[in-house]
Amino acid sequence: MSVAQLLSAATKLLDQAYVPYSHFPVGAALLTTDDQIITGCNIENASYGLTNCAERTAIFQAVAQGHRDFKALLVTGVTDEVISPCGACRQVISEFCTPEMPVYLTNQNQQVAKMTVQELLPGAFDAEDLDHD
Ligand SMILES: O=c1ccn([C@H]2C[C@H](O)[C@@H](CO)O2)c(=O)[nH]1
Ligand SMILES: [Zn+2]
Repeated sequence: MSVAQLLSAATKLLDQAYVPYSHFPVGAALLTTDDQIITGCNIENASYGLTNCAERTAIFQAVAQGHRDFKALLVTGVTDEVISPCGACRQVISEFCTPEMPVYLTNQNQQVAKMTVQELLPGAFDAEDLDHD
């Protein structure tokens, strides 16, 4: 499975994005460890803060389908520079993906930046931080 295939899958999701407020479509493609691609788009809401980003849509869709193990995520937008996941998505990515997993930040001009989950959110709050006593 190549980055080009993930980019192609995420690009298709730009057409599904529900973006009546921002007119800023985003697509994401998540690769499971058994080589399935699960995609997502951003889904906005008149109550703006309820918007779900493409990255979280892809992760939630994958989890709802029974997937828990992932090996890559790609996000794309119609942007001059590669798109950068918001803080909420970085936290959700950290919940389900290993610190070393690659995340490809791309745009529709064939630009690709490779980062890791750990680089996107160093010091993420995780299950161990819930320990007390
Ligand atoms: O990485 C990103 C950045 C932004 N958005 C969405 C949220 C909102 O619908 C629109 C503008 O912020 O783009 C994503 O889906 N992913
Ligand atoms: Zn986000």
